[in-house]
Parts: sequence; structure tokens; C-alpha cells
Amino acid sequence: MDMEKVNSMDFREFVDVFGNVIERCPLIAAAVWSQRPFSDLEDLEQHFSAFIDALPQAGQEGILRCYPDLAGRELQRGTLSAESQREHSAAGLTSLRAEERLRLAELNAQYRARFGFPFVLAARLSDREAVARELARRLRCPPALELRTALGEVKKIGRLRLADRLGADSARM
Ligand SMILES: NC(=O)N[C@H]1NC(=O)NC1=O
Repeated sequence: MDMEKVNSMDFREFVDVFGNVIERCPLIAAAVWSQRPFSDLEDLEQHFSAFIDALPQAGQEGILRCYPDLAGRELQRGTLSAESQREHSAAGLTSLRAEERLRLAELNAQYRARFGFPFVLAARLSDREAVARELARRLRCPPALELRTALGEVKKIGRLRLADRLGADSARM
């Protein structure tokens, strides 16, 4: 898909295609649509990022809360979004042993209790061991830093999802 096609999309089509670039936040794609035309993938990506950066902290935390826990209940129940399911598979999180799943569930719960939002990480750029390691490390970070780190991960996930949609090379990270 090229940018000409993206720029020619009407509102509904744009939100259908890009509505889950930020997990379960189609409002962001809806707002970004108003800012077309876009010059290229980076420009489009920049609009998603700028929207997130301009939100008050409560809005930024709200975005984080829309992400499912990694290897959590939604994976078990089969209720993940198609994008998230794919990212779980890429990181090997769909084939964890029971004790690995329990360990992650425990760390996810501790993280949520400490920060008030779920642990978010671009799973496609990671693997099952690195996810648990990073979760244990970030649990010890100060809250203001952790909010920034988590939003950075939201943007990485979004960039990869956008690149998928546009058929672009997503390896440049
Ligand atoms: N909690 C969390 O990071 N979830 C996300 N990460 C990712 O790569 N896909 C998701 O759904």
C-alpha cells in the first residue's frame, strides 16, 4: 500500500485499516486522519506519536491500560486482537511452559500494583526470556521514567503495525 492510497482513504476506511495501530484506541487513528495528507511512513508515525505526547498523563496511562498483559488471561481466552496475537506468537509467548506463564503472571501483577497500568513491551522485538528479564528490571524503575519507557514501547509497537499495514520494511528499529 502506498501513501497515495493512504491519503485517499475516507475516514471509515482509514480507521478500519489503522484503528489498532495503538491497541484498542481507534480514536487516535480517527484524530490522525484529520491531519492528512502524509508524506511517508515516518510522517504518519509522527502524527500518532505527537497525539500521544500531547495527552495529559491520565490519557497516556489510559492508553497503556488498553494493552493486554503479555501472556495473560486474554491469550488464554483467545480474546487478543489479531495484531497482539501475532506479536505474542513472534516472541514465543504462545508456547510458554506452565511455570514460565506463572512467573510472568506474578511479575505482571506486581508491575500493575506498583504503577497502576500493565507492563507494555514491543514483543516482536523481544523473546520469552527477554520479556521476563525486562519486566523484572522495569519493576524497579521510578514511576515517571517507567511511564516514558512504556509509552516508547507503545510507539514501537505502533511503528511495526504501521509498517505491516504499509508493507514497508519494519526491520529498521
Ligand atoms: N502488554 C503488552 O506489551 N502488550 C503488547 N505488546 C505487544 O507487542 N503486543 C501487545 O499486545
